[in-house]
Amino acid sequence: MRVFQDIRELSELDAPLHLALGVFDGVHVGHQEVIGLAVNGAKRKGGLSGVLTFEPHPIRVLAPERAPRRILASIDHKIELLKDIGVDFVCVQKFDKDFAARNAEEFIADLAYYADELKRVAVGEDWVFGRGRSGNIHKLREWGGELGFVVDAAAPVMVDGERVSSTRIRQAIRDGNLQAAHDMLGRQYTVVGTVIEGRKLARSLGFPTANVVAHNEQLPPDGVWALKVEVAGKSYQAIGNLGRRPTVEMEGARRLLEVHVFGFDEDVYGQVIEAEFLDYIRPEKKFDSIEALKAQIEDDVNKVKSTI
Ligand SMILES: Cc1cc2nc3c(=O)[nH]c(=O)nc-3n(C[C@H](O)[C@H](O)[C@H](O)COP(=O)(O)O)c2cc1C
Ligand SMILES: Nc1ncnc2c1ncn2[C@@H]1O[C@H](COP(=O)(O)OP(=O)(O)OP(=O)(O)O)[C@@H](O)[C@H]1O
Repeated sequence: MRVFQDIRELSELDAPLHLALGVFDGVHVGHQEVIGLAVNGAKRKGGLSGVLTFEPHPIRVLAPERAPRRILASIDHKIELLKDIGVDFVCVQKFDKDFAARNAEEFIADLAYYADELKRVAVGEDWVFGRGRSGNIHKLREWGGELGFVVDAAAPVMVDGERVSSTRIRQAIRDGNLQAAHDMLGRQYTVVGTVIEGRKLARSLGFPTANVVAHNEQLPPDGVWALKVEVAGKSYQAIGNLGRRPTVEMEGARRLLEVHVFGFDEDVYGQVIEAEFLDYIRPEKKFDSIEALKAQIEDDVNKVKSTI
C-alpha cells in the first residue's frame, strides 16, 4: 500500500482512482462501509482504491476547544488499519489553517486536478466539508458531473439504534464499555504505546513491568485490567495497571499503563506494544505499605491467570 503526504502527490498515480474521503478516526464500521464503496468500485471498474484523510484531526485546527484530547488511532495505527481493509493507497493531507481556508468547491477542484483520473468519490451521505461546512453530498454530485467522477454515498451505519461515530466510540471507551466499542469498531479496541524506563521497583515486587506511554489514544478508566498484548509481532496474556500509582508516586505522576506480561522477561525499552483490554479487575488504590500492594498484585495475577 502506498502512502502519500499531500493531495498534490496523487498526480503520481496513473490509473482510474476510487477515493474515500473523511477523517476516519478508528476506522469504525461506518467508515468501513464508506471505504468499502471505494474498494468495490476499483474491483468492479478497474483502477486503484484509496483513502484521503487529514492530519491532525480538522477539529484541532478549526475548534481546538472542542477537540477530543485523545483519539482512537494515531496516524501510524490508522494506516495499518486501512492496509488491513485492502486499499491500494492512503493520502494523509496535512490539515492546517491554509488548507482549511479553501471552500468546498476549491478543495474538490484541487483534488480532481491532482487526482487526474478521479472516477469515484465515496463518502457517508451526511458528510459535510470545506470552509463553513458548505460542501455536502448534493454539491459533490453536481461537481462530480462537471469533473467526471461519480459519488457513492453510504447510508448511516447504526449500532443499538444510533449512528456510529468516532465521538460515540471514544465516550464508550472512557466509560469502560469496551464491548460497545468493539461492536462499533468491528474489532477489539487496542491501545498502542511505547515502553519507557520505570523506577525498576516492580522487579523487586516480583512483577517486572513494561511502562507504556500511549500514543495519544483514548484510554479506558484507570485500574487493573486483564490484557492481551502484542510485542514484536507476538501475542501474550498480561495484566496491567492503568493509572498514577498512588502507593509509590507523588500526586500528579504521569498516567501510565504498567504491563506485566506472563512468561516474558525481555528488555523491551523503546519498543512499541499494542494492548487489548479484556476484563476490568479492580480500581487502582493507594496502599499503606509496599507489602500490602505486593499481596494485592499477587491476588490480581492469580485471578487473571485462573481465567486464561
Ligand atoms: C497488576 C498490578 C496492579 C497494580 N496496582 C496498583 C495499585 O492499586 N496502586 C498503586 O499505587 N500501584 C499499583 N501498581 C503499580 C505498582 O506500584 C508499580 O508497578 C510499581 O510501583 C513499579 O513501578 P516501576 O515500573 O516504575 O518500577 C500495580 C501494578 C501491577 C503490575
Ligand atoms: N455511521 C456511519 N455510517 C456511514 N458513514 C459514516 C458513519 N460515520 C461516518 N461516516 C462517514 O465516514 C466518513 C468519515 O467520517 P468522520 O470520521 O469524519 O466522522 P465520524 O465517524 O462521524 O466522526 P466524528 O464523531 O469525529 O464526527 C465521512 O464520509 C462520514 O460521512
